[in-house]
Amino acid sequence: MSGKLASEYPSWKKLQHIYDSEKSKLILKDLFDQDPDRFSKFSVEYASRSGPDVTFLLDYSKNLITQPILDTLLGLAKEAEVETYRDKMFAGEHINTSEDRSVLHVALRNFNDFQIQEAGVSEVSAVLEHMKVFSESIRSGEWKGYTGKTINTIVNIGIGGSDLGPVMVTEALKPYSKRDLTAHFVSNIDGTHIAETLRVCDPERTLFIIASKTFTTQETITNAETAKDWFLSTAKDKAHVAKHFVALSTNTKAVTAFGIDEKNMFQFWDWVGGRYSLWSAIGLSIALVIGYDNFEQLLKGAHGMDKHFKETPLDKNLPVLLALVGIWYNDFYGAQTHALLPYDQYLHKFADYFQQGDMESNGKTITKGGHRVNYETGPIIWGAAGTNGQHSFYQLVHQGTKLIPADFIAPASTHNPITNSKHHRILLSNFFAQPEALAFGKTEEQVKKELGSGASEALIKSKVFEGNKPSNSIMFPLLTPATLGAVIALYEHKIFTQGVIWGINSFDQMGVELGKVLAKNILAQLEKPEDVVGHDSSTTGLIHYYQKYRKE
Ligand SMILES: O=P(O)(O)OC[C@H]1O[C@H](O)[C@@H](O)[C@@H](O)[C@@H]1O
Repeated sequence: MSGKLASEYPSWKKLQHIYDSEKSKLILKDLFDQDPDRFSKFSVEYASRSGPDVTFLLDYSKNLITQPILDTLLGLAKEAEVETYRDKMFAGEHINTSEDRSVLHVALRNFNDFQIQEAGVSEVSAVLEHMKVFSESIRSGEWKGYTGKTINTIVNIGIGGSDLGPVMVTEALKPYSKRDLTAHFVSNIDGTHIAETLRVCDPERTLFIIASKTFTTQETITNAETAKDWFLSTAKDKAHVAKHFVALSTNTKAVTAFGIDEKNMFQFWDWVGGRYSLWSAIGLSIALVIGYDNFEQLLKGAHGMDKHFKETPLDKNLPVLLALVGIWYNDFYGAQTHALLPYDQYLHKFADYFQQGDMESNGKTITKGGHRVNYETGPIIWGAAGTNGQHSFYQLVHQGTKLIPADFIAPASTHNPITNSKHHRILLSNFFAQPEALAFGKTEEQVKKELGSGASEALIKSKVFEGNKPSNSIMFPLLTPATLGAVIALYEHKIFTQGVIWGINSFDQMGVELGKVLAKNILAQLEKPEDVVGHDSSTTGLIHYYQKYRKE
């Protein structure tokens, strides 16, 4: 984040040299054979030092690293001043330089532990109290809709960071949810999304949560207006809006202009990035679904990881270790993607969430100093819950031509131990088997032995697994709110660390803005073919086709 080019650091050059000269010797099978203690050397058990007890195991021994490689990667983190920039973040310095803002999602889950000086930080606890009182009144049935009925449905209308966090967390923590409160999340501007949602809502019993940091996002405001029109078509009187619409935003003026009472607005601040906002008022839908106390556990679990990140030496610092092995593949092995593979159905939105978290943060080409990087920055993040992925894309991960580093994530115990935990044991055998198979593969000799004599050369070759595919494994006792908080914060700080090393600003999102501007221009031209000007022939042709066939 210093804005320097990472490739200029001495450790970067050393890593390149190590990669060029030692790559052929970095064979996982040999590394494990040579060192019986490899697992204990390259795994860490995290235990929270504050707040609720959280523990998990990070096993990074199945990576293509040796101690000297890790030491050099740690040297890179030192040279890039990861510790200095981490401390700047926690101190509230304006490390988001292009927007001249501090980056303080850590202040949202701080509970007066670290001293953080920034306007708004002292208001965090009052907003949490507001969320607590409000969520409890909805959940207890004390809050009534305009006809005196209780609320049984919430609809969060938001997009990007104002959608993905609440969706992921409410799915992940479903075992803690109030089952008679149904939550919907509407994000897409495609009218289908809101139309299909409203179809199953009762205006007398539905609460709309309009979630938008800026309160200017076209998708969210359009969906919110549609929801308000739908509500008023039954409720008639605008005064009833106050019972059914609340806003989560930094923009009081736009919220009141929309018709939402200021006392039904939950505030946050410009130092909360959209993709880091689930800890803020944007988490109201989470508090409603799982209850405020569980929401607080989520925050406290994350704070425990903040403390770990802030206070642990780099060589034992989990987010830093994840960041460094990621850089090793991304920048030296040329891996284009990174897969997140949770073996937990409740985490089925985890990869979607971190697509924004990682790719919007580190999908940058220009350093903070304004130079074009001459190396790769953020990876493409993707993934799906196990074992579904095994029956779709794992073929390519095992035997394709691409190197795909992956994180396997699983709980030791399940919230649904049905059939004496038979399902869970099968799930976990897959969780253990896949990284093993990826790392150690299957040799030609093994295949020959299995097939017996007479098998063709081609068949034998097609069944060989080269192995040597790296992965991390993360395992925790049970997916609780506090554990989830810690795991999300682990990845947030991993992303931060990589951004610092690459010298980029992980906290702006200029690339998202272009689409917004272009779409607005075109929207104004859609009426008549003769209005369609200033485009290439392909774009013009596509718009003309739409104009020919549209039915309105
Ligand atoms: O909450 P808002 O302001 O509606 O923004 C929603 C989203 O918009 C853009 O896509 C980006 O800026 C995201 O980071 C943000 O999360």
